[in-house]
Amino acid sequence: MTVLDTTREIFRRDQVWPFLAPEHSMVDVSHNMILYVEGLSVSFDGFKALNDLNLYVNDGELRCLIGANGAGKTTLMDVITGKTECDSGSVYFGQTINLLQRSEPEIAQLGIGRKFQKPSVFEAHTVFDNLELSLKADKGIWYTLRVKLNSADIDRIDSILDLIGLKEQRFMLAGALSHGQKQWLEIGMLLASDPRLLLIDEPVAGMTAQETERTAELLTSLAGDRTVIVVEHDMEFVRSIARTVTVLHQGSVLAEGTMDEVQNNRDVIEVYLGEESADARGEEIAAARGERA
Ligand SMILES: Nc1ncnc2c1ncn2[C@@H]1O[C@H](COP(=O)(O)OP(=O)(O)OP(=O)(O)O)[C@@H](O)[C@H]1O
Repeated sequence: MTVLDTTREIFRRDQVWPFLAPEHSMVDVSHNMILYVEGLSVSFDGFKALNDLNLYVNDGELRCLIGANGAGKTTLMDVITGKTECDSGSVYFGQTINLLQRSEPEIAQLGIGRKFQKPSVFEAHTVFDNLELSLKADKGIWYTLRVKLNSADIDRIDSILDLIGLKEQRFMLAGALSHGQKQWLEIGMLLASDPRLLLIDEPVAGMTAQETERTAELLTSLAGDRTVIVVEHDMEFVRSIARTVTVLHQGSVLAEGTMDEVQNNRDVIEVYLGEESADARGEEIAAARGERA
């Protein structure tokens, strides 16, 4: 290679120098696995919210996490994102990154984005501005304060608007969007930082049937390039998007497989029917008490 070729190679427009590459582009997924959770236990005042939990998620997968209230879904998300410390176990992002040694901001920086159930967009700003703020925030404080968007940034925002279906609403105030549109905007804001792994909590709660359908399409389209873990109670929605479903119960994995497999799983049936009949018994007791009162 001549000196000229070498110089050209170094200054190629699409060249990303290793020392400038974002850390999340370095996640080692050589075994096709992006998340390893092993033997994870978390307790609150002696109560085990997670109990020796094991979970493995493939790179590019769309995984649904289901389970009754209190099964441990949120606690698991909290440990993965560095919000809650565990008692024991290990959580690895790819082959090499030990998430338990990282702080919450570091984990976000590594490319793990989280969306909570309630949308939190900047209502007094336009849809475009919300995405611009997220894009700049990802690039750091100096970028936020000084830099105007370059054409690559504007293209990126346009492609996100396209993906989340809000192209026509780009100059609309976020506060004027419907509930579903706010949820999509927030997903778009997460996408601005180009995450490798997205954790999404109850995305369709409160959505219309049409919005739910659109959300299913959106999440399905996000998987592949990224890995998406969705926590959801709406079983119809889960059925419409999930290839693999993990069922949590009392802080452990009760079953895993396709929706049909978990619905026909004996342990799942026992637990759910058990809970349903306990609920029914509770209602009967309450009704009996009401009659006597
Ligand atoms: N900070 C905390 N202090 C004490 N107990 C907690 C705390 N966080 C969670 N728990 C308990 O841990 C258990 C698991 O809670 P978690 O929120 O992870 O369940 P979940 O599956 O997300 O439930 P839901 O579907 O209702 O959100 C529950 O019994 C909950 O009361």
